[in-house]
Amino acid sequence: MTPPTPDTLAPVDDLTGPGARVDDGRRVHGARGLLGDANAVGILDAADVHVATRLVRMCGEPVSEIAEFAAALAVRAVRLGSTCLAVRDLSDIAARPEPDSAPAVGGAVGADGRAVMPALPSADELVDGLRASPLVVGAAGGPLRPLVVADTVDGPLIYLRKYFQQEQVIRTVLTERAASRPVVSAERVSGALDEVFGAGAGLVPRQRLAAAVAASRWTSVLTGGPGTGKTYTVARILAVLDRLASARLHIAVCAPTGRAVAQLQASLDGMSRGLGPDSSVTGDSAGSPPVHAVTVHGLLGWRPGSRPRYGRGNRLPHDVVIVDETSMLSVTAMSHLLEAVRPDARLILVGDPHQLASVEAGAVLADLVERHSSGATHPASADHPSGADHPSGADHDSGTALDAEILALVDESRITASERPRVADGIVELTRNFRNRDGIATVAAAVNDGDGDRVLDLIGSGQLADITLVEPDDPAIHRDVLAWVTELWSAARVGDAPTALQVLDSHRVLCAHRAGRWGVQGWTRQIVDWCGEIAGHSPVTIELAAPQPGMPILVTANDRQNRVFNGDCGVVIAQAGDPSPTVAFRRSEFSDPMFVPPARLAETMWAYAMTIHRSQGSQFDAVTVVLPPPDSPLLTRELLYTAITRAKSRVRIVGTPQTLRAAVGRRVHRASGLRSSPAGQ
Ligand SMILES: Nc1ncnc2c1ncn2[C@@H]1O[C@H](COP(=O)(O)OP(=O)(O)OP(=O)(O)O)[C@@H](O)[C@H]1O
Repeated sequence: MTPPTPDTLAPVDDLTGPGARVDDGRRVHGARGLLGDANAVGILDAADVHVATRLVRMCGEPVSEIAEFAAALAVRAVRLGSTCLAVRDLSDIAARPEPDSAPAVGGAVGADGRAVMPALPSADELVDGLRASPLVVGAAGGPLRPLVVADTVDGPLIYLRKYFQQEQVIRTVLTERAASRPVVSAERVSGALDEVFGAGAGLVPRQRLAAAVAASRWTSVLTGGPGTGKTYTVARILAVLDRLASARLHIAVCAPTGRAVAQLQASLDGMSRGLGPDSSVTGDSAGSPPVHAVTVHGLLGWRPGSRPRYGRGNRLPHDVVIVDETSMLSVTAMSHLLEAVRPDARLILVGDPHQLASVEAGAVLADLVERHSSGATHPASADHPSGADHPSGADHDSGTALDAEILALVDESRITASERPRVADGIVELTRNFRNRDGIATVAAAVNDGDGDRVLDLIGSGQLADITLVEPDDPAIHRDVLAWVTELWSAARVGDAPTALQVLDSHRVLCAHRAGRWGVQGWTRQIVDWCGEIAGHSPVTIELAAPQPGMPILVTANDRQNRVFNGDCGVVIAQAGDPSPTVAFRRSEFSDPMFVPPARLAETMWAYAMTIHRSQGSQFDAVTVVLPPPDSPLLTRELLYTAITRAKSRVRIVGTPQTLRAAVGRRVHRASGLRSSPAGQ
């Protein structure tokens, strides 16, 4: 079950609203009562109905219609990326069925032949009906209790038990880990920070603060947008921890996807060789110990369909576990990871909570960061931002001295009063951008703040040369795309892979949807047509026929053998003295090109345009972002933020002010209990 993504949605051209399409397999023939009616209007999908019906059948006892409906809503919530149904959202569900819902196939039908919205139970009826049901209290015939109602300060949450338990694990382990602190000498931490960052707060005090916080706590979180120095800081945190350790540290560095692992490894290797652009600034590399990045699944010994090898009874041996791209980690993966990390190992979660989240249920990083936005759930005060009022488990004096160092850094880093409770919980956000132009970072911040007026002012006023809003037929798109294809083709034709790869990353068309006129397919067709205007250019067809030099290639599935991963882009390159071309890839700006014969690449497509979802983890000099129509369910703040932050120097948004405002105003809504405290606490 996955939330809507470009691959699971109907083509955007088809999104003409409820009741517009014929039966598409989402309707369950013969589903009766509330389930059937809710299915007919598109509130419930076929999968929601089938799973709920099965749960009821397995219960072996009669279940009320309302309780069965609640079960289906809990299944639906997970399908859409939440871990639970927040009962207070019930009215929204009735107001907004899924937009690509099909017309009536069963259910009540109105005079116009369309399904009629059923009278839904009230929130109280739903919760009361479920609480009394065998689905929650269990049946006489067996211990199965597949649903949970949890009371929180934000109202009742209805869970499938598995997700409730996983959230409980996350909550419990994080609380246990926060109850004690590593024993460290404040003097040695200061010395190590000076050695690694130089004396004083340095160019970016928040990076030093993040390292001090990571040294002083078992769990810390490092957040920031692309190019804010997260990887740079991770390398330095490792160098600091290495200096504090009495023996060689056992370090694990992991990320949720194969591609994120490969990118992280390339960045860390580049930085440790001092090849990063920063080497001239710092004068040396971080001096961090060498590490080998792996996937979270690989680290946990977790194969599809089985339990992870490492867990509560068999902990990971590592002293330090670093997780990159944590925003892509599902609630299931996070709970397994937390159970496996030794209580006395440092865990450092790194990522950008504003980006699109995992395709599976949960947005744990955003939950952890945002639950402290109000500062309401944590007892730490602004005067004790390192959480010094927690039982430390360490010698108190060193804890206090380290707190003093952290407090000084908090001041120097201009940590705001509202951010302080987060720092107290080990969360540090990096804000200085080393890669994107200022205009892009300013608009990205306004998007994250949900400030549609400011976004439109900034873009519409023309004061930012690096970000513009244009119509789809703006001639500049045609001009820039053709210039890009021509340059790509010229370099690839003469076998100049480094130049071709540089050109490849200089521009990209990014779309929300895969199919349809506004999607990758429509734009690819358009660009392929335009290619015919380039004199002497080999003809290009939309079908992936024989690859010609200059064609950009997108890998669409992980391929460990060839060391390419879903989302990697390469370019077809001519080879001197060989009639067959090859495909060049480059992992990072610091690494050498890697070549793979096209015949060995099984799952690929043209990369003239790609989805914003797939572009996560990549950056280009310039991007053209094609916004979908305002009623597309993919049009959200997170999508817009992810798209515009893919660009280092220039963003062109194809859309209207209305669409842009709609995107800024709509957040991906993922209900989760991790943001809410249990009722009565
Ligand atoms: N304090 C610093 N001094 C000099 N250069 C820095 C500093 N911090 C970061 N950089 C440089 O900024 C660039 C971006 O840093 P880095 O790759 O660590 O960012 P990131 O947040 O991990 O980005 P992404 O999320 O895209 O991977 C790199 O070239 C890095 O070397």
